[in-house]
Amino acid sequence: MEFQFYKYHALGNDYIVIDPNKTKVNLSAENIRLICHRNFGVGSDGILYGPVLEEDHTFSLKILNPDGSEAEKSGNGIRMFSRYLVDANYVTQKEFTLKTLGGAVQVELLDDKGDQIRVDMGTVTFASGQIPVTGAPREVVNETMLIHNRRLAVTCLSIGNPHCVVMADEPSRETAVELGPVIETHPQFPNRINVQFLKVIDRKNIRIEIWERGAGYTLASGSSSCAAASAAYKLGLVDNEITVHMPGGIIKIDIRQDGHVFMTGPVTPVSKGVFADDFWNQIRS
Ligand SMILES: N[C@@H](CCC[C@H](N)C(=O)O)C(=O)O
Repeated sequence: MEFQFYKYHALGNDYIVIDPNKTKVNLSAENIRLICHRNFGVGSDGILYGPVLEEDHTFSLKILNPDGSEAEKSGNGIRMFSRYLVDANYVTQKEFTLKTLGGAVQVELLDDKGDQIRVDMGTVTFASGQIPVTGAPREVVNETMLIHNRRLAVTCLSIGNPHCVVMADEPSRETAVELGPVIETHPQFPNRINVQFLKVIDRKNIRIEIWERGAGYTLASGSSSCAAASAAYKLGLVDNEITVHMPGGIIKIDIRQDGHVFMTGPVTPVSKGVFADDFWNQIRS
């Protein structure tokens, strides 16, 4: 019996797809951490587990962070998983619905293979109770947080998963690695939070550095792109069509009049593999 996996990346944000219809595995937190480990495992920014066929004939997926936690949504993950559905012949149509813990999303393939994919990621909320952020019920827009003796201007929101967008004069990997984990685990955020350091370049372009909840520093993030663009839009700093520049490349965001956030970006297949028997024996069933 072979235990297969597939690997994809989206702008350097890499995921392993494990298909339960081909490979049965107990994805305990310990097993997830081992599979995603960059030295002791295959190595990735997370696992996409699916597809599971729902009663209404749509597919669902589970999004797992490399620390073993489950994420409600992942923009890049949704695009990579959509590409897997095409590659594995689960879908033949160009538009379909995918279900995640953070809500259903509409996927549109912009070419035959799914090299470029547009996703209606749904709407955002800045309401503290829904992100969640502690304290009085309010919209968490342009608040001040004191972190490492620095006064940070932050805007928080949920697009299914939670985000804290920090205004930065010059976003850098160093800042993300220094402040990201402190903000991710700050007591204000009971479910922890994804963090973006944002610089507005002009009304159509922004630049971000990312610290992901449960994953750490990543080269790109789809939901972070939606979050940073939505925060900048809410603050009146950008128009509704925004290009998000990240170390791994660019994602285009389009905020429609009805509030839906559309994300367009690439997917690259990397490999199809088989877990070695010795490795598989370490995976606890
Ligand atoms: N890389 C993702 C985000 C993955 C989930 C995140 N770590 C969380 O815990 O919410 C993306 O492209 O959106």
